Amino acid sequence: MSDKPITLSGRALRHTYGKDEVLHGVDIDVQPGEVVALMGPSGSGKSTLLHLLAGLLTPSSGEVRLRGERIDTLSESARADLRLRRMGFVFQFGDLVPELTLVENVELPLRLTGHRRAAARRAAGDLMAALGIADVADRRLNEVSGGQAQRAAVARALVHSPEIVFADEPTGSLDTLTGEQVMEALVGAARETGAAVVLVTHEMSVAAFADRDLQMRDGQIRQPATVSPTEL
Ligand SMILES: Nc1ncnc2c1ncn2[C@@H]1O[C@H](COP(=O)(O)OP(=O)(O)OP(=O)(O)O)[C@@H](O)[C@H]1O
Repeated sequence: MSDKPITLSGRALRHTYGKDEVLHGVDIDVQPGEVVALMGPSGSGKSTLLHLLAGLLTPSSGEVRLRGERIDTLSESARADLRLRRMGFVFQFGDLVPELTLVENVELPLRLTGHRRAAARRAAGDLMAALGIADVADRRLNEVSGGQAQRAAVARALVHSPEIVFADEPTGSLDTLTGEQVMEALVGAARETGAAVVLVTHEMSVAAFADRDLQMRDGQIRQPATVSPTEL
């Protein structure tokens, strides 16, 4: 058994919007370097769970721990700082800053945490080369393809070697082949840096890149079906 602490854990997580409880006590553990896919029907609570685990939302009850430390009880500014330094994010439409070039977008997490321009530029350039987008590093969002933009979003999520990356439908805006290339980039770069990944997806071809998939339904994680010994 690994003696490394669990990267992320959620315990008995509940979440309520107004009067409606949409998560009804979810437990989840993510091991170091593990890639976990959250699947399930629309409205089952996948994005809400992802936002709770990333500290973007506060649970109504339950606990979220990053490497054993409670994060759901931290102040908003402490959680924002933790997201900047220890987490990475990839969303469906990348969320790149259109006024900046791709390489300026990718180096942003390093620049915002005080790294010098030259070192940040070098790290961003190396990662973009590994992801096959070095040739478009100086272009802006409106001058690149959706797949190139999304690979830049992957590079930005990993450039500061976070412990965990959260990806909400990271391939949702792409065709199947391009989506698979983006997933290869995401999982490959995460394996390289040792980051764990939690991703939300509707697509089996995307979930196939994960080490494990969890099926959500009606605000809960469905337990995997077990086969009783008499059925074997
Ligand atoms: N800001 C909000 N205010 C009120 N209700 C919300 C809000 N966000 C989500 N919900 C509701 O919470 C439930 C879970 O939504 P959530 O977005 O987590 O599901 P999901 O599984 O990610 O869905 P999808 O696959 O469609 O993105 C849904 O019933 C949704 O309508």
